[in-house]
Amino acid sequence: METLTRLEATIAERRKADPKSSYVAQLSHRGTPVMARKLGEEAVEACVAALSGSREELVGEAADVIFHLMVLLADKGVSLEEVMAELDRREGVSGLDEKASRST
Ligand SMILES: N=c1c2ncn([C@@H]3O[C@H](COP(=O)(O)OP(=O)(O)OP(=O)(O)O)[C@@H](O)[C@H]3O)c2ncn1[C@@H]1O[C@H](COP(=O)(O)O)[C@@H](O)[C@H]1O
Repeated sequence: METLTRLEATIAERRKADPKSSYVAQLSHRGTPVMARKLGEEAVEACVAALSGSREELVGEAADVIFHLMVLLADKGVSLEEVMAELDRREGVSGLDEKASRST
């Protein structure tokens, strides 16, 4: 968690940096659709790594997914705290109950 909190702060800071020197600023400059597309691509790469890659490749792709998700969340003004609160809320609900309540 400490790592993600630190990454969230770094992303918030780097969004304002010069796109020439910062990948986060570059993504921010390119806009939400590009960030969303990058996240989708990284998610697919993680799936491919899980199905046919090495453990090391999966770890790398998982890190890419988390990083690009956090860049997108920052862009949309959604904090890590909000996402964690949602996960905490679900802890109190059985997975099957949660699924049933969503499909009604
Ligand atoms: N965790 C990451 C991280 N993971 C991946 N990447 C970058 O994500 C990019 C993904 O590579 P791709 O090959 O998919 O993308 P590409 O083809 O180069 O570019 P696209 O045109 O597809 O966007 C690479 O340029 C990686 O360097 C990251 N860039 C930055 N961070 C973190 O963000 C912090 C701030 O980075 P800067 O904004 O660059 O200072 C860093 O200190 C890190 O903690």
